[in-house]
Amino acid sequence: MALDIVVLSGFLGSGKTTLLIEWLRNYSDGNVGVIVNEVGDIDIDGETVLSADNSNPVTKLPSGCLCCSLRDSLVDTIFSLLRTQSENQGKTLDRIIIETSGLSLPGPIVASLADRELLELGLNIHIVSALDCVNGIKNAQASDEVAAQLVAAQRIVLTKLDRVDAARIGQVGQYAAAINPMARVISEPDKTAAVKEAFFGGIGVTRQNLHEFFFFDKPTARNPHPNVKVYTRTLAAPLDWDAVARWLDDFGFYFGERLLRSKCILQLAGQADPVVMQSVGHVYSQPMVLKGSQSADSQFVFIFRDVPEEEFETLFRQIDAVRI
Ligand SMILES: Nc1nc2c(ncn2[C@@H]2O[C@H](COP(=O)(O)OP(=O)(O)OP(=O)(O)O)[C@@H](O)[C@H]2O)c(=O)[nH]1
Repeated sequence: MALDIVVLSGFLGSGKTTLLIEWLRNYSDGNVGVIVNEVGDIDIDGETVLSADNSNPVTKLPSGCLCCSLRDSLVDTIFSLLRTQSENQGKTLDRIIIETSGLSLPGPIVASLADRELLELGLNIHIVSALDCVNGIKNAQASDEVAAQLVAAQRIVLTKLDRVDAARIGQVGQYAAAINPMARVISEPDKTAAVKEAFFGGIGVTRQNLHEFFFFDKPTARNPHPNVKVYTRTLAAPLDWDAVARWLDDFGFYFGERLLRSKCILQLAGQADPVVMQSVGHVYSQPMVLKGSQSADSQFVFIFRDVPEEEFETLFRQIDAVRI
């Protein structure tokens, strides 16, 4: 049985706890573990979630940031939640939601989930980011952490829609699509419907959701962030698998933490179906064969922080060596 892990991110006060409580109240049945992390010493969020919902086990992580000091504690906490639940109630958790502190970077958190024992359980990782319609753009412009949270997300949920007008909601939605063209932007005033879409949507890629996977809606806001840039490329020639896997490793290693997110559909020599590789930060997930895809070209989307296009282009061009 696979374990779904939802990493719920978003800036301080963006509405993460509100979304989490809404989801727990409507869609959980004692089968969800919740991990709450705050940077400061006072864990208001953990207390709020506990008081709103007592049917699911909630664990409050000690003070500190999940992406910096608490990475080992996270894996221990997940195992301890899984053990406690099955010992006490005989139920198995099928989903764990991690509410990160407003300043955590998703990349290192996902990297710390790449624990051998944990991976053996079969993980589905979902990254959901809350974007507040009142202050969200300002916060993302000012903070690289917030921008990284949006870039890593598969789902960006707009919050506080009731506090702004329709034009503003449209503007924030366009901003989200521009900073992360791969995410689905959920702009839904009904919170119950919004969390259903945000927390249940899987990240598996199929022929049917290929468009969503490469969500190339034409962004209307150009250069949405001063330091974050989205680069896309298409290649016609087939690639050699061993060589392209090495190239991706080197590419990720070179850019390190400046690589925030990537998705690649690779057309390989001698293979009818393309292979999908994706990373949050520079940690790549397992390759996945995309059955029945119509696409004939390899496609690449990379989102970086502080990488000028010339530098990206120089490194990307090294892929020429792995074309057949
Ligand atoms: N009007 C309105 N207020 C909201 C909405 N979502 C959240 N809030 C309010 O915004 C404040 C912050 O919401 P939280 O859900 O605690 O935000 P958070 O992201 O968990 O906050 P931190 O844990 O501090 O990072 C609270 O007062 C919420 O009641 C919304 O959709 N509309």
